[in-house]
Amino acid sequence: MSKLRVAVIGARGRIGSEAVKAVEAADDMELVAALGRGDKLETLAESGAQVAVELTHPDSVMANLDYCVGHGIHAVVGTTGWTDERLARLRTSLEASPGTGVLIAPNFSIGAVLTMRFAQLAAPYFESVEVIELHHPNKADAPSGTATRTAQLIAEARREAGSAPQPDATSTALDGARGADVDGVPVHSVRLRGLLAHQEVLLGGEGETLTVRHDSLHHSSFMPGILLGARRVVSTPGLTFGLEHFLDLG
Ligand SMILES: NC(=O)C1=CN([C@@H]2O[C@H](COP(=O)(O)OP(=O)(O)OC[C@H]3O[C@@H](n4cnc5c(N)ncnc54)[C@H](OP(=O)(O)O)[C@@H]3O)[C@@H](O)[C@H]2O)C=CC1
Ligand SMILES: O=C(O)C1=N[C@H](C(=O)O)C[C@H](O)C1
Repeated sequence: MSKLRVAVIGARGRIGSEAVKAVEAADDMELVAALGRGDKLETLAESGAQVAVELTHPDSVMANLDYCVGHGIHAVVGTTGWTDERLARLRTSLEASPGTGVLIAPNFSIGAVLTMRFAQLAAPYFESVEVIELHHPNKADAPSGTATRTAQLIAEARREAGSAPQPDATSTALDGARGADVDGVPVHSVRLRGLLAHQEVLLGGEGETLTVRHDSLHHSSFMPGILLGARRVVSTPGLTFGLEHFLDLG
């Protein structure tokens, strides 16, 4: 059976360099291109890449995806910074390339995907929910893509359940003291040397709290998700948002 031809964009970065090793080690894949900043996107088409794994920066990802989708190259995207406007633009370009698939995964680690699922499940049963994400200080964005998505899923679950707005009687606060408001859910971002990628979802009700915590201790935690994404995206045209759609979570 022929191997899946995979390229990595952002190949010299923290997660990109790990992805290069993971693709090289996968029996069913061939690494056909590894692009860093300044390398020509034309290399992707010339290399015959079927899938590009995009792990760069929120400022770079749209141009890279425009090229991939425009050339019918499927994409597995870990880069953060997704807004409704960006997603709409991507959907429009996918309409012009109907056979092409793009997976955007706010987080490729199974534990983080499950954290989001557990938070979504628990959120309607508690009065209060807040998210704390903790990352290394070289991270480009805050809040993290995972925390943003977690908060959105929590908010959606609470809306569907008809939950009341969260109680918060704060009448004076320093700017930022209550975190960022993502869809009504406070999200707090910590940047600390020594950390990699961590998240806690704190849920509180009368007389009890529940904490769901996930820790990525090494970039290897993201690799099974990236490889699964590359295998599945080639037969999944259009936009898929979230690795959970490629997992059988029941
Ligand atoms: N979804 C997930 O599970 C995960 C997502 N991420 C996300 O992935 C992204 C990258 O994170 P991380 O690896 O830590 O960041 P790094 O800064 O370590 O790596 C990004 C790399 O991409 C390069 N780059 C930037 N623009 C381009 C471009 N146009 N073409 C080619 N290469 C480019 C950078 O080059 P230069 O250094 O010269 O700028 C750098 O080498 C972030 O958005 C992060 O949040 C990270 C981990 C897991
Ligand atoms: O920049 C990182 O490191 C990570 N970025 C993603 C995010 O913003 O959620 C995924 C993970 O948290 C690691």
